Amino acid sequence: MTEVVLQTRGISKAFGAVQASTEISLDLRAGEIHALIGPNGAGKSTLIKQIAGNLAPDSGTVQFLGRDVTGLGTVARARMGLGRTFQISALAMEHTVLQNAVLGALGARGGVFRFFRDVMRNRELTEVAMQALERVGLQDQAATRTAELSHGQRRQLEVAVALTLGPRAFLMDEPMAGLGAEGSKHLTGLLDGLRAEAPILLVEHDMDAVFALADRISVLVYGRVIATGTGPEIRANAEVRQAYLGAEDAA
Ligand SMILES: Nc1ncnc2c1ncn2[C@@H]1O[C@H](COP(=O)(O)OP(=O)(O)OP(=O)(O)O)[C@@H](O)[C@H]1O
Repeated sequence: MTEVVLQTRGISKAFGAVQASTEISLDLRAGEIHALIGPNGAGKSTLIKQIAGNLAPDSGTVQFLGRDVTGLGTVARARMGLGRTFQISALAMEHTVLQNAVLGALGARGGVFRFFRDVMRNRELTEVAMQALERVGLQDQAATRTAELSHGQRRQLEVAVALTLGPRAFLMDEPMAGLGAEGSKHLTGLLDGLRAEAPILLVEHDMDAVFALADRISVLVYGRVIATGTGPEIRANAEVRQAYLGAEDAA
């Protein structure tokens, strides 16, 4: 049986009268990209936040690497190897590309440094950071100020920062947002190669990227998973077409 790396069981979350998650049970298996799609406001970000530990579910559990992590915060989950990229960039724009990657490596490992320059002199951290930059193809930009990167390069850097954890799983919230065709293609290739290293739970509105990449797709509508399956299964699903894809086709 395929190893389940990350799993939610019956997760529910309400904001006042809005039921943002209803009994959501899904799993992320070794080696896969599992995409989470659904209309605006369906509850995708809310689910990611509960898996990452930013938001506590009202009920249900999150299991990571066979352990119940529902009571753990984001830092503890990250240190276990839950890597994440964000919908809105969390990079330090005035720092260089390498400094951002080193800060990621430091965050993952902990360690006490009085001065930032001491962090940058730490051989282990800089090596981990450089390796991550090489993986995403940003090694030549290591000394560039992050603010000078293109939007697509910033997305690559976010993946590199997540890679410094040595992640066992990735959560990615709309990595393709704002990228042009060329940038999306490049990032699609990068994610395609990453899945063997750590499976990816991918929230994405770019349907071309989703159907090109995803081994499985779950469709969220009004806080409920209405279907999970392969790309062809999801395309053929009548309920999905009516609730979501049909509406996109018509648009
Ligand atoms: N902190 C909050 N307080 C109140 N309501 C919230 C909060 N966060 C989300 N919601 C509501 O929960 C529902 C799900 O929102 P969520 O952002 O998870 O959807 P989404 O699928 O990620 O949307 P999008 O595709 O637009 O990013 C929405 O109705 C939203 O207004």
